[in-house]
Amino acid sequence: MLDQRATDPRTPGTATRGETVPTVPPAETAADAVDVTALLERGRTLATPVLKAAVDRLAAPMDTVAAYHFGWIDAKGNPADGDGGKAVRPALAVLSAQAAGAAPEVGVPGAVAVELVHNFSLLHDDLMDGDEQRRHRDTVWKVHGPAQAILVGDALFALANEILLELGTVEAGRATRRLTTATRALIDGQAQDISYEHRDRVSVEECLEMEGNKTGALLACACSIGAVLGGADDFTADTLEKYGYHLGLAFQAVDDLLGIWGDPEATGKQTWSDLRQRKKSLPVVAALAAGGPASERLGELLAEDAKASDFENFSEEEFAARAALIEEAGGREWTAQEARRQHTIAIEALDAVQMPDRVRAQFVALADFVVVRKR
Ligand SMILES: CC(C)=CCC/C(C)=C/CC/C(C)=C/COP(=O)(O)OP(=O)(O)O
Repeated sequence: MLDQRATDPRTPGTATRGETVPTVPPAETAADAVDVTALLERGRTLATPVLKAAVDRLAAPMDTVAAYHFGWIDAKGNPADGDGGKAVRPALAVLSAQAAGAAPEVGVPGAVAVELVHNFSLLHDDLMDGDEQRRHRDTVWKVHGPAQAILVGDALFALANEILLELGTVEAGRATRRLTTATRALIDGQAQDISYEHRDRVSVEECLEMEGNKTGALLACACSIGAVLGGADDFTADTLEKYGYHLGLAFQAVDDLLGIWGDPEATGKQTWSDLRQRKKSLPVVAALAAGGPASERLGELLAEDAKASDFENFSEEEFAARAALIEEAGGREWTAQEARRQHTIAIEALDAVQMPDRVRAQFVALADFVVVRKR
């Protein structure tokens, strides 16, 4: 059995078979009074008008394609109130501006810029992975074709930089620098993720580095650029960036659990989405590293799968059998523990920054949400 507990301080897990995501440690639920739904809604409400104005700048048909992706219209072009995502990154950006002593509105350009980069990456990711469902509807490449998915993704990336640079301030320059660095990390992470699909073995350390790049970097950036726009010095921005990075690792660990055991009704994606992609996500690499009969059988099966010409036609039962082996080898429980461990590191990072108790409680509440979420 893979035993990282000898080298890290995480507490033994309490997740039981059948539990999708980890429970939050009681010591970290001091934010009970915070309404996370309202916090996420605030980020979305502040960011959406600016996001819509940015999308309106795109030439046709990219403006329409982007509006479909964000859920503002349906595939036929009729107005819609679709799932535009959880808006975790905008919530972090406006809260980070507050942590720096500014009004939440000051963080809005950062919130929008990060959300644009996030959505650029989703458009390209769905195309690369051949995913047909996101946010409970057909993906952009499926509805509008691969060329539009590539172009609109590229355009959103350009818009993100435009939105910040148009502010014309020193802070905006610092924020843009942080955004481009995070975007490069995101791209590195995606390259690592894709290359790992073709490898038999990936270490847990490699997987964590990849997930830190593809997910940690952008959540970290949401925090740091919100803080920078709010007037924070580099120490404060870097500290909030550390919170966001570990929050991102917790977020991705939960995403990996949902990618195998998530309920498609809640996630809005296909069943077994990560297994269908041969993803070396945390539950898989932890299970392969664990040793023992289930781990060895899983290794053999995945090696056979890598050569199978009919993999795309595998039945639900075949994916379920792989998921069961991952769980039996301990990969599910290990990943749930890792999410809790990263959640704790994120919250501890907040101690280095002076901020109003209420703002700190909101950061804690967002971290709690990240590890218990079902979508
Ligand atoms: C360059 C490139 C193609 C990079 C791709 C990187 C990539 C797809 C990383 C995954 C990040 C992630 C957890 C997305 C879901 O976020 P979420 O659950 O917050 O999504 P939501 O906005 O739909 O809620």
